[in-house]
Amino acid sequence: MSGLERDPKGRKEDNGVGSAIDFVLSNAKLVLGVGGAAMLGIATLAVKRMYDRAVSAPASPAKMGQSGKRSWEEPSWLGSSPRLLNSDMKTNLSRSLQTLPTGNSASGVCSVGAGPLSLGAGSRQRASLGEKLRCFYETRVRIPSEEQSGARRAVLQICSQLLSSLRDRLPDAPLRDPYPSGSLYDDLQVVTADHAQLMVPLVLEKNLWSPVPGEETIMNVPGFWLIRRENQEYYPRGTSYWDRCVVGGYLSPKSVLESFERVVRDSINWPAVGAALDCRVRPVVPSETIALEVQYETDRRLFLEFLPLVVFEDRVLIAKPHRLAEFTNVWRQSFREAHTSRLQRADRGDGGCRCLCLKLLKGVCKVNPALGKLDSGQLTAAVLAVSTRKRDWSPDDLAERFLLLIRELVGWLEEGCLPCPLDPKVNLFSELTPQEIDELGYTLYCALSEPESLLRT
Ligand SMILES: Nc1ncnc2c1ncn2[C@@H]1O[C@H](COP(=O)(O)OP(=O)(O)O)[C@@H](O)[C@H]1O
Repeated sequence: MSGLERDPKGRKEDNGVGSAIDFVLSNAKLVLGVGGAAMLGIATLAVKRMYDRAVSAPASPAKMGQSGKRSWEEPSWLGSSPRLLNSDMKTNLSRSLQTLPTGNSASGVCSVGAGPLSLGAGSRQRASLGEKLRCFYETRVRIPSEEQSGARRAVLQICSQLLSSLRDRLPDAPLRDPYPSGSLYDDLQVVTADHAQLMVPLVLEKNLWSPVPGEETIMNVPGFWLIRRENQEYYPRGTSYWDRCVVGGYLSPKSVLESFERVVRDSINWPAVGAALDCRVRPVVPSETIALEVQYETDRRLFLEFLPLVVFEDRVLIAKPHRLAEFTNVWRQSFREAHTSRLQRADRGDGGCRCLCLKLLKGVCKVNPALGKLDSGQLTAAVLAVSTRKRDWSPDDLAERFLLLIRELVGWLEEGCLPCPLDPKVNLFSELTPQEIDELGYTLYCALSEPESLLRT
């Protein structure tokens, strides 16, 4: 690398190669396109780590202290990347490094809202990031309470309509009372109040059904379950109402969804219902699950997802398909309620900012298309995992915790594995493709040197 070779001490100030690499990472997208840039980004982590080790050699901490830089970019968090630079990438990278400007890199300047400003000491950086995060929260993430209550009202109206239709059309179906659920009801929805779930619990006879963990099946999918029909010799097919949804000896979530779909999509006159409720309702087609789009004000609409579920002991299994088509007929274990209530309890205990951090991350992922593949289940698990290690979540530490979370997420993405806090054998990244993981890792890695970039939308 030319920057390193030119330096007689073999080491440069932080505005040298480290920033140069940040600069390459930030600009690679323009040159290589998203896919190429993601590959380059992750591959470059190895180079970056070598450089980080060089600058954090004994002489450097003092320099770092003076300049205030790198305080939120310690090298130790970077694990060893299994991905290697191929020769094309090496050429691209070294060419890019040779043509870099030598002064301050893009990472030395931040400019959200009021024009660019030079970064000072680490604490000042964090203080100003804290302010920007709060401003982003107020202006983009937080949903006004009247918008939330309007959406909840619309959900309730549609739900009560849906319930009476279900009772009419499927009078024998053993169901518990359906209930609305989701972030709209936990004050964890962000940006717009635009979706909710209607949970529909099936009642299964205890001696006729048993859950089989996904890792004990040929599919080997921890976090997913099969529901096996038992005792057919004593209780032949047809004994249970849900036998009609059995495929190959197992209760099929797909078949359960299809039987509700016929009611929800085909036998309810939604235009008439909409007219009576002064809104517009239409089933969403095509859709993997059953969903209704409800326009309840001229400029407000929401999606209502119809989600059958089964409870075994305290385990909730939902009929939300695995992303990979080959895993049909598996029920997804829902960690949502358990994870969410843990976070909320921890915040109530110490007045912490865990849920605020979660909402900020959710907001950032919702407004940045490159991060759209990170869902709230993964983000909630991330906050929970960090929360069990870090005790102090005082609101004054918001920026520090937010950065730590991004750093940890980069680490998990680099490993391709985010263990579920309640069941570590479940990898919450298992449904992402390697390319999606690379792109997410790349985007968050770039954000480490310029976190404000995530808030510029
Ligand atoms: N118990 C549950 N209640 C509601 N949604 C659940 C539940 N378990 C899993 N989900 C799924 O979690 C997804 C995320 O929903 P939600 O918590 O509302 O977060 P977000 O605001 O990010 O959408 C939903 O699409 C839903 O399918």
